[in-house]
Amino acid sequence: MQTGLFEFTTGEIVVICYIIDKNFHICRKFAKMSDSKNEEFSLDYLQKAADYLRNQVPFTPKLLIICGTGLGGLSENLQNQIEFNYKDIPNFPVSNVKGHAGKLIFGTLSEAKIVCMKGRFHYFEGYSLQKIATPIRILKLLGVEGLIVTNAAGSVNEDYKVGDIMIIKDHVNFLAFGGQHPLRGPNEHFFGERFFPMNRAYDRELIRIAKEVAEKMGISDDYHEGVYGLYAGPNYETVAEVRILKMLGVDAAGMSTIPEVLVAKHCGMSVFGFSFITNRCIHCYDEPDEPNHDDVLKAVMEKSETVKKFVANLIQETKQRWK
Ligand SMILES: O=P(O)(O)O[C@H]1O[C@H](CO)[C@@H](O)[C@H]1O
Ligand SMILES: Nc1nc2[nH]cnc2c(=O)[nH]1
Repeated sequence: MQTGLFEFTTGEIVVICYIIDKNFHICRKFAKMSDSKNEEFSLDYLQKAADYLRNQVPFTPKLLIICGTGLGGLSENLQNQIEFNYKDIPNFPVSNVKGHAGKLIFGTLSEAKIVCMKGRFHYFEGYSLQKIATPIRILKLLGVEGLIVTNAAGSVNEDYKVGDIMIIKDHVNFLAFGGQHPLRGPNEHFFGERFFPMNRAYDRELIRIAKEVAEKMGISDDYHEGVYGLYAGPNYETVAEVRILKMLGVDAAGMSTIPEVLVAKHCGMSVFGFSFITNRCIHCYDEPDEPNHDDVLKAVMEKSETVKKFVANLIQETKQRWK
């Protein structure tokens, strides 16, 4: 058969049609996969966890605190605690990192109604960015309006020292530069708009109050306001990577926080965050020091009382918002 430039036999046409048809099906399959609604991030799926918790907690939590590595002690501030293991909550992820207990704790502090995540989820554990952020949506369904997010981080800024607190004024989401985002995929309008701003992501009023709290506590030499950068991990940065982070304006590097903040902002929560500086990022090939997770945990333990007090005082000063 003559078809324009080419001549085909009937047999060849059958083979070509077969290949086109097969490719069409494969393409459709991929299109379906990337277009498919992420069921585990959908309202229906998350409602199950929210219903389970709502049936057992006699108040509406207004503030969520996510405890970073070793910072689980922040939940000790709470009175009238009601505790759940992540593994017992339907459709809730489980955490696998040392220093993250895997418990959800409800309670009150200075009349504020709080829920504390003692243990978070990380991208390096193999979770999708959406799975990492599912607790935010579940707790939004329960009534949460504000987020205090904490983490352990290495200092890129050479003026910072181990034991300092860095109030997060902004972040750099290195994963987003590669097109990875917890909100990629169809937008769940129930939670928020498709496109949303992040230039005022970290609540300026909460930052102002937190700085006042730190001043009153007499730790003005031990806190900073800076930029958090998400490096996926699980390795700590190479020297060249630390130098790049510095050039790009990052003050502290960690492996968490940003997925939760993005999803919290998308669903309209106020966000306050801080990094606890557990180690210095190494800028120089001659330095014999190497960061390691045991030292990260040790650094947090040494200052845990100060950090607990800082959070308790911040809640005391802002309690009207979380009643
Ligand atoms: O961000 P959090 O969970 O506080 O922990 C930080 O500390 C761990 C590395 O020591 C990593 O998990 C990093 O993200
Ligand atoms: N990426 C990163 N995460 C950390 N978490 C605690 N310390 C560090 C660090 O130095 N780098």
